[in-house]
Amino acid sequence: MALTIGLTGGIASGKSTVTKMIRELGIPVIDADQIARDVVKMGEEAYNQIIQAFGQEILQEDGEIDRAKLGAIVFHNEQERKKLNAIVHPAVRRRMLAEKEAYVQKGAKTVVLDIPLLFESELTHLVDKTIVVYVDDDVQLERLMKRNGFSKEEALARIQAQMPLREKVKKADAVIDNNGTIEETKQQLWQIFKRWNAL
Ligand SMILES: CC(C)(COP(=O)(O)OP(=O)(O)OC[C@H]1O[C@@H](n2cnc3c(N)ncnc32)[C@H](O)[C@@H]1O)[C@@H](O)C(=O)NCCC(=O)NCCS
Ligand SMILES: Nc1ncnc2c1ncn2[C@@H]1O[C@H](COP(=O)(O)OP(=O)(O)OP(=O)(O)O)[C@@H](O)[C@H]1O
Repeated sequence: MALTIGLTGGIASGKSTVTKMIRELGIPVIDADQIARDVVKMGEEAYNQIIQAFGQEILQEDGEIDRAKLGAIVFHNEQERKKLNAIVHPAVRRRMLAEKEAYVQKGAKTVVLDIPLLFESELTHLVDKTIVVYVDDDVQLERLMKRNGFSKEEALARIQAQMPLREKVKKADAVIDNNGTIEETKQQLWQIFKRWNAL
């Protein structure tokens, strides 16, 4: 039986940083954000549904979805966000499960699902264990503004579209504190994986 681990956290809390470390250990990671990008490309079913729901104005000149434009809509309006989620999430879930099954078939001992909205979308039944990558509020805001070039207002809108990180910490089987150095984060990850016999 393969061990399936759900990795989550807040926006810019360090999930991608941790998944890079996990891949370096030779453990496969399925990235929900990447799949969410793939399922809305031109020609996909969700692409057509998004145009029907949000109109042609959210397209770029090349016909692909303008993510910045769509983001500006959905991160400032919960109703619009729910509409987008209802289109994108079922497709993401299907593809994630298929990818996980393929890794299990190939004999993977551990598979990690990196799902930013693991708790918000109530997807914990898909995994055996959960890890939350945690940072303090001020560190999260600072890293998000720096990485994406967002204003404070834009960054806070995104942070507030998610369950507070502190609540996610309460729900997690294990927590990685990513306020410190990359090396300190790596040590915590190793300890958790050793404890769960995931390596
Ligand atoms: C709104 C979109 C177009 C903005 O795209 P953009 O390239 O700017 O951001 P990206 O997709 O890289 O997401 C960055 C982070 O935003 C957060 N986020 C994304 N979507 C949501 C959402 N619906 N609710 C809350 N947080 C979200 C996540 O922490 C994610 O890691 C895009 O995020 C999207 O299509 N979202 C809906 C699908 C979704 O929920 N994806 C997240 C995991 S399945
Ligand atoms: N321990 C750390 N020390 C300093 N900077 C860090 C640390 N961990 C992550 N960062 C930086 O913080 C930013 C956010 O990290 P990362 O991209 O891994 O977050 P994420 O949770 O994957 O974000 P998203 O939810 O948007 O996908 C990045 O610019 C990253 O380089």
